[in-house]
Amino acid sequence: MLVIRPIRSTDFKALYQIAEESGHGFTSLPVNEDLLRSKIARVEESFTKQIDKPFDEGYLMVLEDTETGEVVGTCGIEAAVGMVDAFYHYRLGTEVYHSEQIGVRNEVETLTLCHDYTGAAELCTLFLRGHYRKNNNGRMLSRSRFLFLAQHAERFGETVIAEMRGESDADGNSPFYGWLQEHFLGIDFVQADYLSGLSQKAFMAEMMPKNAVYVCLLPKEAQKVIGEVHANTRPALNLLQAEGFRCRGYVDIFDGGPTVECHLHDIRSVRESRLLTITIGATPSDAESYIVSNTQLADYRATTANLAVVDDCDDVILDAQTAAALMVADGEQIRVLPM
Ligand SMILES: CC(C)(COP(=O)(O)OP(=O)(O)OC[C@H]1O[C@@H](n2cnc3c(N)ncnc32)[C@H](O)[C@@H]1OP(=O)(O)O)[C@@H](O)C(=O)NCCC(=O)NCCSC(=O)CCC(=O)O
Ligand SMILES: NC(=[NH2+])NCCC[C@H](N)C(=O)O
Repeated sequence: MLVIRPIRSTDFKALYQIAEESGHGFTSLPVNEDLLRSKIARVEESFTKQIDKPFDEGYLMVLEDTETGEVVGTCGIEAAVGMVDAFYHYRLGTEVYHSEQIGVRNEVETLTLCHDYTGAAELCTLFLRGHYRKNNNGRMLSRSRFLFLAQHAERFGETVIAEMRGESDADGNSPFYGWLQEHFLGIDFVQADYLSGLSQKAFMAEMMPKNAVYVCLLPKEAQKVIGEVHANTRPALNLLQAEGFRCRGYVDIFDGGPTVECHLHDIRSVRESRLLTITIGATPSDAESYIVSNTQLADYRATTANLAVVDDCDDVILDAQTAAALMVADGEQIRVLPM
């Protein structure tokens, strides 16, 4: 059975391996032992913390194959970004130049550095190991987070964003980044992205261009990838677009990848998820596939189950094996979402 649960310190090795496998531009998992260990410690603290409002908590979960004990994927939600450091974006804007005198009108696009998403919750760190990319596993991993958001909404910023990995090649060359490296930052994309992942962002404030940048003056290869995602990230983007996430003109400052956003309570799966009270028993023959979770925080669990959910009825039958995996007893509630 595949079960999603909060990450713990014993998962370090698996997380390190996933950091290596996920490659360049997967900013939130830099291949750095100290950073990954402190990330896990921060998550363990977040899952048990009493909070008044979201601050800097991180909720990183792993997908475990309970037959082998192997960790085969990750998914994360940050409570509120940019609260302890600065959270940068480029905002795409338009300037219009018009002269009746000479009969010319031009619209030019600009990129302006901003911190507009400060305080937003962030979906991040979605990764599934290659041989598990089948049977809707990626879908369940990504969407399970909406059950958690629905259940614990008060722990998250009201706007939910996701930074989608932009284009770069296997050697870590980003077509967008070239002009920044040449004229401003000096260091290469892999290093800039790595420092960003370590939250060592002082160099950004010091070295990023201080004025807006005219898109038409950038190299053609950089212009072409603004708002484009890495090929491996297309499934992740597709899943979020189906939930109502849209790009509103914000892109990554290094690789030009799009950031998508949606109001927490407008996310389709947040709206469609339901709380049901369980009776443990045999699965009815007319059951359909659902993503299911318990309502816990530190003991959060999510998986898939076959359920016969009836529209006006708040009760449902859950098989004993799934109930055990979710750590729920007869008469307790689960949150469900059609697969
Ligand atoms: C993202 C996942 C976990 C998704 O798993 P799978 O690849 O198995 O997903 P899938 O079920 O095959 O596809 C999910 C949906 O995308 C569609 N799909 C598949 N390939 C597509 C393509 N090339 N273009 C457009 N859509 C595509 C499928 O039809 C399906 O839609 P239907 O369900 O409608 O049929 C995986 O691809 C992965 O680990 N990728 C590498 C890591 C990565 O780049 N992660 C995202 C980084 S960005 C990030 O982490 C922030 C975003 C976030 O956290 O959510
Ligand atoms: N444009 C980017 N490289 N953004 C970061 C993308 C990766 C992903 N959001 C993560 O959690 O790491």
